[in-house]
Amino acid sequence: MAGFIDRDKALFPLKNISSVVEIFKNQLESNHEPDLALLSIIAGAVENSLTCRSNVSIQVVEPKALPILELHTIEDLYNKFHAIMKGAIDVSKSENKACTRETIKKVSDVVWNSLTRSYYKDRAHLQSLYSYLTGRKLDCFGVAFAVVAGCQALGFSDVHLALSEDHAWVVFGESGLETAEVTWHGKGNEDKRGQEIGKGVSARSWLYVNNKPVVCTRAMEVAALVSAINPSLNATLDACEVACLQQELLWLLYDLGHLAKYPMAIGNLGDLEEIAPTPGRVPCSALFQEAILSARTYYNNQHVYPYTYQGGYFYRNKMYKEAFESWANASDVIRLYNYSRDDEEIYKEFLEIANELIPHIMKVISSGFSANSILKKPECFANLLRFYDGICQWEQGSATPVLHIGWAKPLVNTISKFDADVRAQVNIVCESECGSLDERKLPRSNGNTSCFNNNNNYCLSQDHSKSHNLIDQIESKVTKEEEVTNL
Ligand SMILES: CC1(C)CN=C(N2CCN(c3ncnc4sc(CC(F)F)cc34)CC2)S1
Repeated sequence: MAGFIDRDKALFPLKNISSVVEIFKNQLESNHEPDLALLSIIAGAVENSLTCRSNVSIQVVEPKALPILELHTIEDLYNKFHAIMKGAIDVSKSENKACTRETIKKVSDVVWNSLTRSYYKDRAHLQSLYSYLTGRKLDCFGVAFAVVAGCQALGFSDVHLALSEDHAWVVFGESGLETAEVTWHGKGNEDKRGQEIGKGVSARSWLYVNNKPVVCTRAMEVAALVSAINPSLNATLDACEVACLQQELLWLLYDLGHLAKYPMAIGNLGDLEEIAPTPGRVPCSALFQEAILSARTYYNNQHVYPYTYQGGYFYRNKMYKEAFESWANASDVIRLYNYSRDDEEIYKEFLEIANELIPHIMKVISSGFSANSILKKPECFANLLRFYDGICQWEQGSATPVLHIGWAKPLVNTISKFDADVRAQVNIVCESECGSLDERKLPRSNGNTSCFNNNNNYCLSQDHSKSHNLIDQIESKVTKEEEVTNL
């Protein structure tokens, strides 16, 4: 590890965004691995100086200027982190050796036991080592990151961050195949720190992404800390300098190739580009597509968020037909999993799409009678069915139910907006007949998004008993209503 070298120290005091980007660039392009503790302290210090309470007054200063960051501020915190780690763990006998589970547990304990007794864990700005060293507070991701940074400071180059879409753990050992929990997850769950990753029922839960996590290199760990930068000043305002710094750092990492296997980081860059497009860069829509391609290429299409990044973009830009396709593709991913109590985050995501976003779309488009309305398009109806069908299949075989009556009303309301002649153009073909898809609950190898076989038949899921029944029920209910109205 290069550590805090003179070339970087010479850039202090940091007065603007470019000098912060310069330090990250030096660290990423040096022939040593980038120093996670140094970069996390710097990013956290910049974020803190621009977003925390004391700065709620919006100063108008020259563009991209930052409150001055002195060298001693960063150096003192950096030395404090090294002192904490080296004071607690003796590594004299493990020079150039792979780390052990026991040592990882010790590093996790050092971080864990030095945190403030009780604090609001979901608050913003608790992700960096700056927060840990000055406020003794970290969020769930921050603890995992601190353990990896601690192991790096102790000289272990085999300990790396592993990331699912809602959890973080570490991989280590000669093979890099050993895994260990190092932080907590969710509310009121006993932490499993020190244990191997999901051997039990949790193995099939979305939380562990069917053991297809993003396993980071040192540079991807830098991408994770940059992704975790939070520009929020409060619920409605962002500190634009922090958002601008995050965006420039993500482009730096993107150009160096370190986002290629990190779909969520590409998605984060897409969100920033949608708000403030960078001249000369690809459009945000291309980034959302790249994130999807990365998830299909490297993670066997087992990640949901790339499709909800894209669906959210289409929704915000009133591209509703495209949004239905993205959400149906997201649903095709979740159908492979068994819903478990640890999957609340993705449950909330699907609930918002089904019960807020889709009903809103139905409301705003049903007022218009234009011929090219999505209500006239069978592929929109088919994608909506695929969306609902995936959620039904997600529930099947799961210990915890997903659907409840609150889901049915918006669902029926949506389906019934499509006329019978449009619905009739979508043939619901059982997979076995159309012979396209494979075994129950196993990922589609080709990441094929469309569910139509050659004669535009819509293929429902393999184990479609429930969803077929549900959709049959809806169909029959809607038809009955039509019969009544046509009387
Ligand atoms: C389409 C969305 C709702 C928009 N933002 C989404 N995010 C998903 C989570 N985000 C992330 N972005 C980069 N890396 C990571 S690693 C991780 C799990 C945590 F426990 F470590 C989460 C996450 C960023 C924001 S999904």
